[in-house]
Amino acid sequence: MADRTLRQAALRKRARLSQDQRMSDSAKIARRLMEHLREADTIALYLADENEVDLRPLLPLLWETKRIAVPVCAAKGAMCMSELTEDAPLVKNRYGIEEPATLKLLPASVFDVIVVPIVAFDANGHRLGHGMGYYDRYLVHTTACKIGVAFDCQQVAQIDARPHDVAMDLILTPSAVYDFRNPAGTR
Ligand SMILES: Nc1nc2c(c(=O)[nH]1)N(C=O)[C@@H](CNc1ccc(C(=O)N[C@@H](CCC(=O)O)C(=O)O)cc1)CN2
Ligand SMILES: Nc1ncnc2c1ncn2[C@@H]1O[C@H](COP(=O)(O)OP(=O)(O)OP(=O)(O)O)[C@@H](O)[C@H]1O
Repeated sequence: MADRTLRQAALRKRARLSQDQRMSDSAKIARRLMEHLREADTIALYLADENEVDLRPLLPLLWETKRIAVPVCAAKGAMCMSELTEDAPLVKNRYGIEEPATLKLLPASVFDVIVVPIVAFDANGHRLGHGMGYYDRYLVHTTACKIGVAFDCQQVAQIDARPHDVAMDLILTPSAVYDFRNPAGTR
């Protein structure tokens, strides 16, 4: 199926989740994610829009011991990561997503883990984002562990791999952990 069709179907399904479901599913994903952040010092998260997996409740805990950054959209398709500190003022970008108002850029090489928002994914670890290539362009510059997060309803049968796709190391959903670092696949 065409990427655009898969993307739109997944976005529609995600938008239909109730607020309660979204919160409890996000909390399940957050619990799974914490297991993979123990060794990490510097982590890229993202600030969820109203429909995405929302990992903000983790921030107070993470700030105690870790350095956190979130994406900032630059020119078309280009993205950088800016440190997010407690009480830092936020502004909305052109997509209505919050970003730190004052930039404290961190280079891609410092991240131990990058948590990647997903629009649609398949059991082989292929993912679709919003189709702008922000993450695909960014992830080529890092050796960080790349952890995609999604609700179960965002899984589709198959996404054809494109040459510029950067594979996820893990995809976490409320009900499953897909570990692509291990060739044996899922559990
Ligand atoms: N929370 C969050 N931050 C992020 C991303 C993300 O997916 N989620 N990004 C990941 O790349 C980058 C921003 N990219 C984005 C690109 C398009 C749209 C968007 O909503 N576009 C259309 C909807 C069309 C569509 O998605 O098909 C819109 O504005 O309505 C949002 C983010 C960087 N920051
Ligand atoms: N590394 C790259 N260098 C140059 N162009 C790229 C790169 N990665 C992706 N692109 C371009 O970006 C556009 C969107 O790519 P794609 O459909 O794979 O985005 P996506 O994976 O859905 O989104 P994202 O990566 O933002 O989550 C395509 O036109 C693609 O050619």
